[in-house]
Amino acid sequence: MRDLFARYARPELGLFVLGVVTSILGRGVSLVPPLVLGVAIDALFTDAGPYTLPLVPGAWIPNGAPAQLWFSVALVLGSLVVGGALTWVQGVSLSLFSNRIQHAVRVDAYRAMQDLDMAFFDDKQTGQVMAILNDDVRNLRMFLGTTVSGALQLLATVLGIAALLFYLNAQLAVVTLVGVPALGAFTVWFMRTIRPRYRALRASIGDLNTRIENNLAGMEVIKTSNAEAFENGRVRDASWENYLRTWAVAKLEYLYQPAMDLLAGLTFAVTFALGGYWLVVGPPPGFSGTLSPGELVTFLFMTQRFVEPLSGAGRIVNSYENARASGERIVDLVERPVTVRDGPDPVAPERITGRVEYDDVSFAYVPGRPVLADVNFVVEPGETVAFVGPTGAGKSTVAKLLLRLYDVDSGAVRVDGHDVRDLALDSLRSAVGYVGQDVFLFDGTVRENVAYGSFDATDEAVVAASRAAEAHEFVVDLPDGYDTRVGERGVKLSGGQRQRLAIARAILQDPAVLVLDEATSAVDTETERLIQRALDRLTAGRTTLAIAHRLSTVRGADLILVLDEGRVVERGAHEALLAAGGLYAHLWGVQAGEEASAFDSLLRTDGED
Ligand SMILES: Nc1ncnc2c1ncn2[C@@H]1O[C@H](COP(=O)(O)OP(=O)(O)OP(=O)(O)O)[C@@H](O)[C@H]1O
Repeated sequence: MRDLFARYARPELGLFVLGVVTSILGRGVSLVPPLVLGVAIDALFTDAGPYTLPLVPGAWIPNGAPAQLWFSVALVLGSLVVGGALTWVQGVSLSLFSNRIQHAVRVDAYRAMQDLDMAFFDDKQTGQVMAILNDDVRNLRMFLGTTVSGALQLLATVLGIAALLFYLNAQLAVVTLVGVPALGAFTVWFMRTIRPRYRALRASIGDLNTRIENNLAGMEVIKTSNAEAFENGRVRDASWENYLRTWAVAKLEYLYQPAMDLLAGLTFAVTFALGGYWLVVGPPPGFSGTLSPGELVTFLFMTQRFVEPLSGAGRIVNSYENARASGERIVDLVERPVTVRDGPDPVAPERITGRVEYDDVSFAYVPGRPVLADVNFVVEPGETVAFVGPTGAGKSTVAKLLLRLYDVDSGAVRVDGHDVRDLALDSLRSAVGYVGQDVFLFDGTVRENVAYGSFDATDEAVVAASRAAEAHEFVVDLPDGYDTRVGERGVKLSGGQRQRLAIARAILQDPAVLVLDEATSAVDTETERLIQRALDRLTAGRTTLAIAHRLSTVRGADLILVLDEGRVVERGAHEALLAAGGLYAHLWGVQAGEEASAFDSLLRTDGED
């Protein structure tokens, strides 16, 4: 927590100091009315003492009761105006301070989160990350904006007024201050008890967010699976858990706050009783000297100003514990070690020709459960290698290692002879294009989506790439052409259209190496033809690693690698593999059979018509 404060507050320290100083001055100014009132009672209303004010030179004080009365009124009014101005400065500077910090923390936390390894995103729930970036960052802002300055103000007020109380009447002051240790001890107990409860509360907010976020993303599945009641139940459970955690915190807060008020009130009552007795009967046992009504009024007002912030210490402690739980979560995100990152001396070649080599590569997502074992192959620049094999064989994983979404456990992946771990990440990723099965479109226009990653591309280049990807025709038919918003997740476009935008994106990026994870979903024959043409243009002259589902891609590949359970079990060209009669021949047979039977049923349907 201290680290966070030091890191983010230092650049804005000027605003913070201004806020704290004005808030303390404001407190000081607010003591003027009770002081003046006490003096006025004694000097003007009851003749119990002379008209003197602390810190005000005698020469400034006018003579005669009426003039002194107006002087008192002017002081009270003046202190109200100055107090208002100070409150304004305090509010503005602390608000600027805390909002700037919130901005800085949020941006940093997002950047740190984005740099984390893919493995983090495999495990971490989106809702938890969202909760950190929103709720936890906001908690920190509220703490820094109001609580820290509030605590300093409280300290200054309590110390200042304690001194003033001693100055006014040392004997009564001792009585008033006796309550402080009890308040302190009670507060320490409260902090210790509430801390774990706040941690649990913050975690439950993350869980609830995750559930809701997940359901929003999967709304189609929920509806088509008739799972509304089931999901209502799950959200109710997560919300109930959050309710219980909130209640566990609130229960304690609502015990603490009135107890503090009561203890503070007791201090006030005892001071009032003793002071009143002193005035009415004479000095209580153990007390000596005189006390005037004006002095008692001022003293009681000050006592109230003293105990009031003390009971407010609860809010400060509460906010501190809440912010502390949030701070822990932010630090945990920001300081998480990253393994996939630039090495100490990253290589950034001028040009990458696109020779790709896998040298004895082994990899496991989860230690002890290998997904790839001893994968070896070489693709020369411009060649295409196709990966085929049963589902879960590790085809996509091979591709992810080339893009360094994960790092190999042993062996090496090389591009143009450089280990990918030695290349600068941005060089590597701009040299390797990726067209995946699941085309993600960002909320924005078609143009922005095609130019995503090639942010400097001209409009002409975007159109040319879209033409090459066979996307231009359908884009110009959209309501606003290239300026049509494709909406979150691009739901307004068909699968075939999204694929062609992804191809256009890759053509525009113009990478030396292409990773192509072909979509398995069926499209109509016309779309299939368009996509095939677009892919032919995209892969021409580029090293291509294709996770192939189209027979045309497989047949045209320079090399076919057959993967099974993470191992390359067969390799070669189409004809040779067919002739060998192994797994490839089997897979091919199944697929060819499916196509034949689909063809058959088509013929039969035609016949019935
Ligand atoms: N992020 C991940 N964390 C843990 N295990 C994973 C992860 N991604 C994939 N796996 C596992 O690794 C294995 C290989 O997955 P991969 O996606 O590479 O297979 P694939 O051959 O591409 O399959 P498909 O043809 O079905 O896409 C599978 O057993 C899968 O469950």
